[in-house]
Amino acid sequence: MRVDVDIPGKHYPIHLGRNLIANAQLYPEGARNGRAFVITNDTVAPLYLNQVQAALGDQLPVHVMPDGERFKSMEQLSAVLDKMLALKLGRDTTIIALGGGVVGDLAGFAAAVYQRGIPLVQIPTTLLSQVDSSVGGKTAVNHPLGKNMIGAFHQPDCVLTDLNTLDTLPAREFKAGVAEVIKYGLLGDIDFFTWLESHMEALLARDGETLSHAIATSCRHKAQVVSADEKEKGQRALLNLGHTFGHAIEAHLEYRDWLHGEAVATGMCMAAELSQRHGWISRADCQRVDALISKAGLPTAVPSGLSAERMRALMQGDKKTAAGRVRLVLFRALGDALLSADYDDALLMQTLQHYCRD
Ligand SMILES: NC(=O)c1ccc[n+]([C@@H]2O[C@H](COP(=O)([O-])OP(=O)(O)OC[C@H]3O[C@@H](n4cnc5c(N)ncnc54)[C@H](O)[C@@H]3O)[C@@H](O)[C@H]2O)c1
Ligand SMILES: O=C(O)C(=O)C[C@@H](O)[C@H](O)[C@H](O)COP(=O)(O)O
Ligand SMILES: [Zn+2]
Repeated sequence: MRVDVDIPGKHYPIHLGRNLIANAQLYPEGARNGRAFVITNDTVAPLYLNQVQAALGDQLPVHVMPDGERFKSMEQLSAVLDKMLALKLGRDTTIIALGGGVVGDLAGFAAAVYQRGIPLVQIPTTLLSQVDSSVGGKTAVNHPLGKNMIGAFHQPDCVLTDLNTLDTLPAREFKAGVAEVIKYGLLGDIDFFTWLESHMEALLARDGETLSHAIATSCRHKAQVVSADEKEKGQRALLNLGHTFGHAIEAHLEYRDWLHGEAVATGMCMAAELSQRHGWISRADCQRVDALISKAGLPTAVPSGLSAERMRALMQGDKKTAAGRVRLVLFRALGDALLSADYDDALLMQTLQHYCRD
């Protein structure tokens, strides 16, 4: 299966299927001719690097990062760039990002800045990276003061989404990806949300047909949104549903302990709660959001030790802030999200206090 991303000046395929990584024909010509540099991590390398080598040769230069969100950092980016320069890699080198969203975001940023920009292939190996981070060209590293604060838009030349990689993905990481799948239903496709309500057990059991449908539907949504608004001037901001709250949780935890998808899951519950407090959606709608997120085995409450005031301060640094005011993705209805600066500050504070009880 193939989904196309059609951005003005840049068209690329997302190949979806099995046994794709070792298929040399799917890589750009330069990479096939030995001009490639693989960035991966110490969990994924032992599992899948040999398949990239089967396609592109075992002499490929490789950088293996330590595993973890806290390594999506300027220090690790620097280490990657140092190595590329020491190897005297030219501008015709293709970076191959082999891993989850952490590897993909950092490798993508390296591709964006190395000699002002070089080609990139994304090989996403987590559910989250397959449905979200490998598509659309947002690349970044984190900063102690905020998530993804240093980055660039840099589109890949192709995405190889090999469903076989999910066979080794631990359950917790799989569920974190489900959060971003639920997001697509909530922000713009109530039928998909309803489908998820009745297929969540099958999805968590990784039933082949259910999984393919969830991934393909998510990729089509993401491809449609980024094709229409690559640089987040408008509708792309809706992909940030739950993220202003979620990123504050991640920054508070110093990018440890919680996975991105877990923070987004709680963030989506908070967005629903705030929308309900404005009277835009019903209490029953809120319960539906909480119920599906709980059914996916994802958190619906913030971690302990985060006060409402601290959370509000962390949210203030969000990239959607305009003229000093944080804009939030909220609900007109389930399946119909909007970006709004027109919320009541008192209701936001009440929502934060409701969630941050200590
Ligand atoms: N650029 C974007 O548009 C975008 C979108 C969503 C999320 N993100 C970013 O993505 C990151 C989260 O990505 P993630 O959830 O993939 O986390 P991750 O990259 O940390 O991967 C989760 C864990 O799974 C391991 N892993 C990866 N593939 C595996 C496999 N096939 N088998 C076994 N283990 C495997 C990883 O080593 C890691 O321990 C965050 O930094 C988030 O900000 C970016
Ligand atoms: O692709 C997008 O646009 C998204 O917002 C997808 C999000 O899931 C992702 O976590 C993204 O990195 C968040 O973007 P940011 O601009 O808020 O850092
Ligand atoms: Zn996200």
